[in-house]
Amino acid sequence: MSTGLRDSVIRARGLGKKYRQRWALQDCDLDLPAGRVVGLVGPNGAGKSTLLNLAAGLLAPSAGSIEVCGGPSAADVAQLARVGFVAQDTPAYARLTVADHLALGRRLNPAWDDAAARERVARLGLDPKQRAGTLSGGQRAQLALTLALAKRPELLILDEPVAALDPLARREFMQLLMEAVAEHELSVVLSSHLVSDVERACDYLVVLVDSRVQVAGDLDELLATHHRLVGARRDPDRLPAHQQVISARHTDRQTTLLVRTEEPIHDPSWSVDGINLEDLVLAYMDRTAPAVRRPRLEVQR
Ligand SMILES: Nc1ncnc2c1ncn2[C@@H]1O[C@H](COP(=O)(O)OP(=O)(O)OP(=O)(O)O)[C@@H](O)[C@H]1O
Repeated sequence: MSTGLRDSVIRARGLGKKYRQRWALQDCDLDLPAGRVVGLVGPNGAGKSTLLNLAAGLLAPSAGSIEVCGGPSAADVAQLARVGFVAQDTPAYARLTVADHLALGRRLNPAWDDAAARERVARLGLDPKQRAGTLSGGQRAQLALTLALAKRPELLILDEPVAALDPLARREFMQLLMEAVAEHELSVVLSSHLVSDVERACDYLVVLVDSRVQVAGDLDELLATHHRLVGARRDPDRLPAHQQVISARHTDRQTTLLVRTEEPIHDPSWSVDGINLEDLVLAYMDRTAPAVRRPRLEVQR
């Protein structure tokens, strides 16, 4: 079945993962739409890798369930073939050459697109005879993406794929990804600390903080329904019921709120502004942050 016919590429219900006594992910309900590029954003330790590893079938849930491309993750070989996964540190077999990795991919994957893989390796300027262990971090990330794409997956999961890359390598990686998305019917979920990557590549956002999904939705819709209100100091509890306060800051005289609402804001005592992606993500991180903890989200341009 093509991704175009599916509503959700990832469907989680009450999903949770516990390591010893500590929940790394809890009460996660998600319906990630097919055919989109989903950005999963959150601070260190939020549970992003845990969620992506559950989706890739590398971890088993401690609670709830997760379905990927219409079936339980990693249920069988066919299901594994539907998902391409690039793990956080883009692991490769150090002693195998680039060409060996392609040969392995060919042998293991029924829908392997060898011509595309070889063409990409040539375009990236990778030497097929070079051992993966001697590639730079950026080259290894590109090789991992090439291998994942050559599987012709329905869903590509990328766990902080560009975290270790310099800005140029990061741009090249994201470009290759966006070309692949434009070329093939492909759903992508990528995690990142970098708002700029999400801004450039993603059209759907999930913010995960302290093991819980804080907000998930179409990026444009989220930006259109969140507003910054600035006005004379007042109690946020007195706002109309349809205005959900996401974050609030007060000085002696002034109150600044970030609110979510589908409805127009008529109160003339507020000055109302739109927000950008960075404001949105920081507001949801701020909501859960103890006063002493600063959000650790990188904003690189
Ligand atoms: N194998 C493990 N054993 C015990 N605790 C773990 C294990 N893996 C992850 N954790 C814990 O689970 C929580 C979530 O970790 P996870 O790696 O999913 O976060 P993350 O959002 O991907 O973080 P980062 O951005 O730093 O990669 C953290 O508190 C982490 O210490």
